[in-house]
Amino acid sequence: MSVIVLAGTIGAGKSSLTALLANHLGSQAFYESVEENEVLPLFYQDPEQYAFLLQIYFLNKRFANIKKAMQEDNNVLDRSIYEDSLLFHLNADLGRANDIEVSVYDELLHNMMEELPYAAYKKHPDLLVHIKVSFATMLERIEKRGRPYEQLEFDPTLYNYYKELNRRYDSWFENYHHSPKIQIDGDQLNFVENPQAAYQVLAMVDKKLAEIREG
Ligand SMILES: Nc1ncnc2c1ncn2[C@@H]1O[C@H](COP(=O)(O)OP(=O)(O)OP(=O)(O)O)[C@@H](O)[C@H]1O
Ligand SMILES: Nc1nc(=O)c2ncn([C@H]3C[C@H](O)[C@@H](CO)O3)c2[nH]1
Repeated sequence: MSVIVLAGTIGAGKSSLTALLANHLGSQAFYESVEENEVLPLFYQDPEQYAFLLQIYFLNKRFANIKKAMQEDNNVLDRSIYEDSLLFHLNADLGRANDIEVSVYDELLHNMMEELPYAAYKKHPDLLVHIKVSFATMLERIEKRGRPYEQLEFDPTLYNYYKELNRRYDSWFENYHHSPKIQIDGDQLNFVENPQAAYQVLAMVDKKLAEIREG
């Protein structure tokens, strides 16, 4: 039973590649809760007030998605549970969560990770696919997608938030060792509009999955 997770900063292309990959593998895509997420706009309006609540919201939804995704082979998850912690710790470092909230979150996450139902013998995904994008591309994509509360006009301090998040993703990916991993160059490969680039990305994932299956 294999589960594939997508990773990457805001606007990297995770949802787009999740759809492409699930379609290619004939499996189901599991997306992050965004449209129906009532906490997300509140967080962008007032991060100090809502960082902790948003984190609990995402953790709960992520766990529910993982449980569902595990029921069939090759399902694809849009963002890993590990990145939630990366985002929360960035927010905590910016003073948007206090020490008690951080330790409650870290302990809850640890506790939930122990219960992850990937399989009786396996607590991690089979493959993590990281889409790396430059800061300039990240800003372009966020603008292109156009969620109002994510725009720099909505809050100019988002510029530094996005810059630091993108920077932290590099070392996060280097230090990620829970499963096999590959990196896709999201600046160069326009897998959304260019079928050749999409073919290239899917071939990379197929090759890695074949390697994993051969052991
Ligand atoms: N490789 C790519 N080339 C060109 N455009 C892309 C690429 N990947 C994504 N996009 C575009 O960038 C925007 C953001 O993509 P997407 O919603 O898939 O990102 P995401 O990583 O899921 O973001 P978030 O974490 O914020 O939900 C969309 O408008 C999408 O069409
Ligand atoms: N603070 C915070 N913690 C998370 O765990 C988290 N996961 C996603 N997001 C935000 C990023 C995009 O705006 C939007 C879609 O990815 O939701 C998060 N924000």
